Amino acid sequence: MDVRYSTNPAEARGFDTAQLRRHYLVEDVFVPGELRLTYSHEDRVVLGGAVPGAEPLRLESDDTLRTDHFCERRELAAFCVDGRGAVVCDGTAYPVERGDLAYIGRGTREVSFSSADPAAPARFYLASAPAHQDLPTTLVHAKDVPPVELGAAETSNERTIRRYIDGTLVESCQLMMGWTQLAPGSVWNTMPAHTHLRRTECYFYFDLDEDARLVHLLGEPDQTRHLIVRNEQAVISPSWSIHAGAATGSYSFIWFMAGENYRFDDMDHVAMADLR
Ligand SMILES: O=C[C@H](O)[C@@H](O)CC(=O)C(=O)O
Ligand SMILES: [Zn+2]
Repeated sequence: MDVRYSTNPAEARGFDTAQLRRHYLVEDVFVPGELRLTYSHEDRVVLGGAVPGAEPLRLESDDTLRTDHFCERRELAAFCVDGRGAVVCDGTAYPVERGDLAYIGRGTREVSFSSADPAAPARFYLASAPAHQDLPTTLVHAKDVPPVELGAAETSNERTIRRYIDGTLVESCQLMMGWTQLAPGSVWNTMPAHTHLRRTECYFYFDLDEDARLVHLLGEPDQTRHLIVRNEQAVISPSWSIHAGAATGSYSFIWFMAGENYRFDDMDHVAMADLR
């Protein structure tokens, strides 16, 4: 597991481009035939990707967790970004295709991921946080998640947000997770920006053209920095950081949060006049 320590906002002010990327950007989320994870000390969230080929990929614990199995003390969500496959939890297979999410409760002993067609592998984005109770594993299909329309074409931020995990369709301990899709021609997400000192949030950007780039804004509201992000990369936002972006083409992203409270709407909005 790639381990990222927590950072202090005072320290982050002095980071150069390479340091910003090393602390906050996850560049290789999807590697064919591999399951890759990044462990952040920010609220101890784990994110990553699984791209199974002909053989299923097993989720293992390691010395970073030092538990007997990955979900011994944590909950996990697997979002199928592309392809078709299955999430297998303690012998039960949950078939998934693009837009489906499997919530895997604490206490699940064996988790593996497989592709229906190794020539067109499934791509699973993974998100996890420590959990205080066992909860049932649940499959959520995109069509069952109510869309919420945000923004407008005039402000280049027209987008649809689907909250897969927020206590409505799925009960979870800490994890809140969803999919935001930008409308054609819209490029801005999450602007006006916000922070939420109660929770860490991670964004995973996808559906971006290979040549397109996204400028992700992070940092304290009056000390913003940026990361140049390409398709299928993730950004870790400490609680004190804004998280917003604009791209040179259309895209979508998966967001997930974990931390002190379980209130999606708990955001400290930043006035445009206060951004620096
Ligand atoms: O705290 C909530 C998160 O930042 C996201 O839900 C924001 C988002 O998807 C968007 O504005 O498009
Ligand atoms: Zn947020």
